[in-house]
Amino acid sequence: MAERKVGDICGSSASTTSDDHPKDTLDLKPEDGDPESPEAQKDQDLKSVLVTSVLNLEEIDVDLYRGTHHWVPRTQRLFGGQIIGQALVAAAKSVGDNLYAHSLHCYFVRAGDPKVPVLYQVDRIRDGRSFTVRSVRAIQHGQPILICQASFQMLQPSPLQHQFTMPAVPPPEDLLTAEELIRLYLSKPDLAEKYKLGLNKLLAIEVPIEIKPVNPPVFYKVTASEPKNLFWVRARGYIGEGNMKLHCCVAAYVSDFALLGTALLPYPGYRAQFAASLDHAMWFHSTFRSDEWMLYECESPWAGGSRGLVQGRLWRRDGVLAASCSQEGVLRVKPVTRPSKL
Ligand SMILES: CCCCCC(=O)SCCNC(=O)CCNC(=O)[C@H](O)C(C)(C)COP(=O)(O)OP(=O)(O)OC[C@H]1O[C@@H](n2cnc3c(N)ncnc32)[C@H](O)[C@@H]1OP(=O)(O)O
Repeated sequence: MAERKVGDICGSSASTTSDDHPKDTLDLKPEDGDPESPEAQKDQDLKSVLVTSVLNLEEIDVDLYRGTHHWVPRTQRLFGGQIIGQALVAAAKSVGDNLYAHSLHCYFVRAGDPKVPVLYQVDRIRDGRSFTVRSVRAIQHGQPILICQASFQMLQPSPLQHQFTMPAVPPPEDLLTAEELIRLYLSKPDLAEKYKLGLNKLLAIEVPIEIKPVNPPVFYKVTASEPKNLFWVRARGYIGEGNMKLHCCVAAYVSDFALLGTALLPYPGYRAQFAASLDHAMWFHSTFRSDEWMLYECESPWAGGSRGLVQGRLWRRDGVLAASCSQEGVLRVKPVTRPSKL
């Protein structure tokens, strides 16, 4: 598959400036303009696998694309965030540079099969004066696994602007990554053998996202907590200024990671026997860089009927609210059996 520049993956480009109104720029060019330079090659080597692989769809025909997989959860169901991100890439392909993704709504209707690629069939629902809507079916074995609607809007500034205040948390520089935390636990001399296997399996997972929990979990210590969680997150590797639509696709991928688990936090006496996202909705509020640290604030306002509702807010480091998401998932649990103390 030919290596593509960041700018053309979503078919348009807009700089991800820190102000609220991205300016149209040409497709991404290596900083010094010489694609063979050591700096450009370094960027190419460090470019996020999300850009070079996961979100780099192959065009099969008009409005028909094919996506491949990079990381698959232990459930061996395709990661929901991958399917959402790839669907948004497909939707954006036929949307002009002057339009920006502002929302998407998806249903996961069948489990994704990691053994075969995913086809994305795009339906150009409407190209309005200010808003453009695309509908995408992610298809495997001739059946939809995801149905997604995405909407794009021209920039239309307004005097109506407000947002919540970003939670006050330590900066990412003061926190450890998930991998560093696992290595720290593995270094404990009194760690039971049975825990080492699980932790080493976690270390082996090549998730293309870096995560720094604000309140690091104490592995294998079961305490109930409020259904709220905070992480610093960013795509692994370099994405660069480039294309705001691409950063939205990466944020869609990131938004589904570790979100549903928020609903399980108050129930340490139970573990998920069957858990899967049923739907996912996302709203994009301002420009941001998905390859820079962003604070992911997760909470679950409700759970019941074998389902959990979880909501997330992605904050830029400067306190600007970048994106919001909501998701309901099926949560079938069973009591955790612990070895008797006797
Ligand atoms: C790491 C981050 C992960 C983040 C979350 C994700 O990405 S999850 C990935 C994205 N989301 C998805 O893949 C969900 C896609 N949608 C679906 O798969 C389907 O719509 C659905 C399973 C939710 C609902 O379909 P159905 O109504 O036909 O299925 P149903 O609910 O009856 O059964 C589904 C599975 O649950 C099991 N099941 C049924 N009742 C159960 C119960 N009381 N206790 C335990 N398990 C039960 C069944 O055996 C079956 O397992 P078997 O299926 O083994 O027979």
